[in-house]
Amino acid sequence: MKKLKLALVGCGYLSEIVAGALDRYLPEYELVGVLGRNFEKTEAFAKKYNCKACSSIEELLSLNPDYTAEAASVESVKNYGEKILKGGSNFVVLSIGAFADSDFYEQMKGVARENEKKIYIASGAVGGFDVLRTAALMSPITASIGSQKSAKSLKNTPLYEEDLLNVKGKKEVFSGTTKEAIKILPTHVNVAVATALASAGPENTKMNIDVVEDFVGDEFKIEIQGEEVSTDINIYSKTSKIAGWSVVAVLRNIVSPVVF
Ligand SMILES: NC(=O)C1=CN([C@@H]2O[C@H](COP(=O)(O)OP(=O)(O)OC[C@H]3O[C@@H](n4cnc5c(N)ncnc54)[C@H](O)[C@@H]3O)[C@@H](O)[C@H]2O)C=CC1
Ligand SMILES: O=C([O-])CC(=O)C(=O)O
Repeated sequence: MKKLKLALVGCGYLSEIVAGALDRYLPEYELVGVLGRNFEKTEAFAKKYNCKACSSIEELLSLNPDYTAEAASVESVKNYGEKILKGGSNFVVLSIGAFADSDFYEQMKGVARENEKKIYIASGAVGGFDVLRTAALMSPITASIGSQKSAKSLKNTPLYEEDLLNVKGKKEVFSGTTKEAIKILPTHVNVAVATALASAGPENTKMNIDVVEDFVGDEFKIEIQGEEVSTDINIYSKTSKIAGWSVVAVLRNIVSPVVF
């Protein structure tokens, strides 16, 4: 059987999960190459998973991947997205925050169509996009996503203040739209933009973030209200591993006789 060629953008925590799941869960794929920001780390990753270490998107695309899975950054999606689709590869995306920019999102959809390629939005650390998309078809909906985090997880972000380490109970640290949230936290709220794209859109989907005392992991609460359908979805995850596994699930769906 001829295998599908898979390339990875990013050689960090989440890409390790995807590469590590290949033998057991994705036998239909062959990992051909990886692109990271730091070439030494990229080489170590490539050696471990027996693929080519690439130092540019052009070099990665010269391997003719059928699928390119990104677990890198919003910036990488913006910089490489169009090249990946034009280079003949489908694109599985985790840094979905890039699509909060509606001009970029429309542009990418157009390029995918012209090149007969697909962009797959991984469910990441949340889910339920099926019911959100269905409800949004049936009537106008309102949508929101709430996030509970530890103070520590916000370190090195503009929302962090030393005092948050002493919060009793919980404290709201952000309230706004998902589009505003991803500008401030490009590596923390990609899930919120994905939720918004599947429901009321990044400018109309509200987000709030609470810091919670002694909290470990992430909890998201997605709520929508339509004329006939309302949902309330809670997803707790102890670590962000779920996001890497959601890419594995997308890649499995692509080759499965049954599609969820
Ligand atoms: N949708 C979701 O649920 C989630 C999405 N994410 C996204 O996935 C990304 C990766 O997460 P982790 O693996 O935990 O991060 P990590 O920091 O462990 O790895 C990131 C990797 O991407 C590479 N990278 C970043 N920008 C790049 C660029 N422009 N070109 C080439 N390589 C680049 C880095 O060199 C590194 O190898 C996050 O930055 C975030 O945007 C993360 C968690 C959940
Ligand atoms: O907190 C999480 O695991 C979700 C996340 O990083 C993101 O959406 O970018």
